[in-house]
Amino acid sequence: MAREEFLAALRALSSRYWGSHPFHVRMHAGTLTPAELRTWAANRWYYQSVLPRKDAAIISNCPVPEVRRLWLERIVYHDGAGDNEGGREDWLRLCEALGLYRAEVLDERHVVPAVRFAVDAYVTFARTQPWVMAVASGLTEMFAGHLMRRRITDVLAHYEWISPDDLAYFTTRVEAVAGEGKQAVDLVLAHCRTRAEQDAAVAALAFKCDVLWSMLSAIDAAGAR
Ligand SMILES: O=C(O)c1cc(C(=O)O)c2c(n1)C(=O)C(=O)c1cc(C(=O)O)[nH]c1-2
Repeated sequence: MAREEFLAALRALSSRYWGSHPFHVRMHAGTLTPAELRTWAANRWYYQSVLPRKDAAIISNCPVPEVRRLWLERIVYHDGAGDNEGGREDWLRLCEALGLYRAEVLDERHVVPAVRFAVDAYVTFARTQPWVMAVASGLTEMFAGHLMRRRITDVLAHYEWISPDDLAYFTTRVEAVAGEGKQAVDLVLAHCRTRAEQDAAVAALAFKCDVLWSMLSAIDAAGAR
């Protein structure tokens, strides 16, 4: 495929992205209960907590020094440069603002089996596939910026007990995600040259859309816990 056609095939997967999942639709409409929001935050914690291990798997499979150097920043972003910093910490603060104790998030007691299964599948994918396919699977980040901006606006509009400070994870993340998405798409376009590689990259992104969708379906089914 020519560059534009390949890019269009990747972007076309936005229709499979979790932005349109019924649980997100309800979140944006303001109809989730506080308990449902806690279920969401405690389960998504599992995703947040494994992202650095997924990124470390990409680094471990990648022979290109420049890519490894770039990718390292993602690990530091989530884990922070020191204790009590980084995306991981911001997510825990969101959990606390929603009424969860840090300990009950960290011990994963609220994580439902299908969320664990879906998230673990993402890490296994990054460990076992060529590094560029794992990068392609992360291209859901291309679609995330728009959704996060909407989420910040709609959550603050509908849930008056949630403050802008509580959403620091998203307000900080929304800045980073556009740059990361661009970086990742450039790598995929540069390193997937054959039709077979391009098709595999599109399939990798479809797989990741399914990971996210499955997570949210499991969270939706878990309801208020
Ligand atoms: O809030 C969201 O809707 C959303 C979506 C995604 C995504 O689409 O993968 C990520 C994030 N957030 C996010 O915060 C994040 O750090 C992140 C990392 C990755 C990835 O696959 O490496 N996706 C996402």
